[in-house]
Amino acid sequence: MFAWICVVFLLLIFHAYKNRKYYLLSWKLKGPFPLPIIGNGLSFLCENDNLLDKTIEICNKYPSPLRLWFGPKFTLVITDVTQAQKVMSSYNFITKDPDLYKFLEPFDGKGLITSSGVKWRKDRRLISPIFAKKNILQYFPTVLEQTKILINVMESCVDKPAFNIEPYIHRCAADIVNRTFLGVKTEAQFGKMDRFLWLLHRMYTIIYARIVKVWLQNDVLFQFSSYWKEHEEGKTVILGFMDKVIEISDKNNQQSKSFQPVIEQLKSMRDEDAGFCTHQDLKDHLVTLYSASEDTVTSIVSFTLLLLGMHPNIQERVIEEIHTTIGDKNSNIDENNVNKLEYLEMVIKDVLRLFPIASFIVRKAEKEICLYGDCWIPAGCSVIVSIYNIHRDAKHWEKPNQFYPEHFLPDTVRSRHPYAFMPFSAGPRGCIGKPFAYMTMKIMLVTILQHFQIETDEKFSNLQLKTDISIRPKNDRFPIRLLLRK
Ligand code: HEM
Repeated sequence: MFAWICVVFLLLIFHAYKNRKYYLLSWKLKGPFPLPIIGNGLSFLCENDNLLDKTIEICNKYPSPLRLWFGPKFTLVITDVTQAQKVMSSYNFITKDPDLYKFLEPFDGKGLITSSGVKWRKDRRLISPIFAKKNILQYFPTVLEQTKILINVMESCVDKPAFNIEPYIHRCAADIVNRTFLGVKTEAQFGKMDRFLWLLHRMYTIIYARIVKVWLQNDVLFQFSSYWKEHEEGKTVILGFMDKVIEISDKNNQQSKSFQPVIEQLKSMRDEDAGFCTHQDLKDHLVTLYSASEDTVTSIVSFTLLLLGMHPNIQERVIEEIHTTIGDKNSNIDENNVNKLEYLEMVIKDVLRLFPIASFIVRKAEKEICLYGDCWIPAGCSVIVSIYNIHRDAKHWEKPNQFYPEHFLPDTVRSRHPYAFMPFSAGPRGCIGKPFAYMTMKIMLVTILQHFQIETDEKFSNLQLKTDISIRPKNDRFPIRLLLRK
């Protein structure tokens, strides 16, 4: 019996390997940590035009039947900024590679991140105004209110040994998103959503594991893996939560003019346009917006605090700016004074440069496209734009591997290629939540820094990174110490 089970298991592994779409390539891009690059059989790292020429030449030389079979499976890896601009800004490249993004679908459904084509165009056009700068200002007081709760919680950590700040920021971000996006008041900051947040975090790890580990791509083998149980529990708990939130919102049906959570705005569109946003659509959008927002904001705020602890002189400059522009902890940040914090914005941007949430982005060419000169990418070819490498390319950055907010001095920015910095992606499929992210990160950072001085024993040069959908420290820890700011 056991022997038969082993044979079936081996056959399944062989089947998965034979039908693999993506697997880990041995090629690693340059960087302080090995950035695994996924590829589907044939991938080409195009660090310079010569190599790219050669790739396209090979690609185009296939006799048509072979090219039909083989061509669409090519993946190009681009690290050149001009070529990246061509890809990111083109409407030919708005299709997400289904072989990769399908692993997100059991969780995110057909939300904005995973969908393509007509559905994506329509949904994006309708949802974009909700996240416009002017519209999200209504959430400012809620973000501030939740951040003040965070300050109270953090006070218990003052003068204590170093601790990991990330779970504190994560819980606060969850309460913010629950209130502003889903319209529900939660108490994640008092430990009431810890299992939910843990599962959410695990979902990213599991989805990334499926992208890079060939044996997990087969659905049957995946069910035998150690990830399966958590994956299913994650789906049940998180999607069940969204169902509940929609049910509560349908029951309440209360409309306030001054504060409209994202869910209510989506539902009002559903009423106006019967073709948009069924219950399933609404759930897909909510879970996509939820997972796209709280994890990203948490990661950047945590990295910023850690880096400020490592660089006390930069922290001093930020504090000086906050004191002269806003004042000490008794003075509140508001929509007007927050925009005057130019140095803080430079600091956040250099953190986003060093630790871009999406270290690479994968797109599929809908039609043949000319990359430059007479170099054509065939239709169906996948392209990986390596944002991480572009962000650390010495051609564009004075100190590519150091924390150096001066990279974002106005004159320096003007003289740099506009696509050398794209932490929010760029072009038609760029991040929809950029204004919300900046607003939330600034409110959190200013309020925390008004109250606490940050210290850490960690050294920037020892920081080791890993990717699991987003970039994180290898040990998943952001250890800092808090002192009351005098
Ligand atoms: C620091 C914070 C954030 C960073 C660095 C970030 C980064 C990104 C990046 C790189 C993409 C492109 C992903 C891809 O093409 O596969 C993206 C897309 C997206 N982001 Fe963000 N994001 C952040 C915060 C947010 C927030 C707060 C929201 C909530 C509204 C959000 C919603 C989205 C959505 C819906 C997309 C898909 C857009 C589309 O394809 O049409 N993001 N984000």
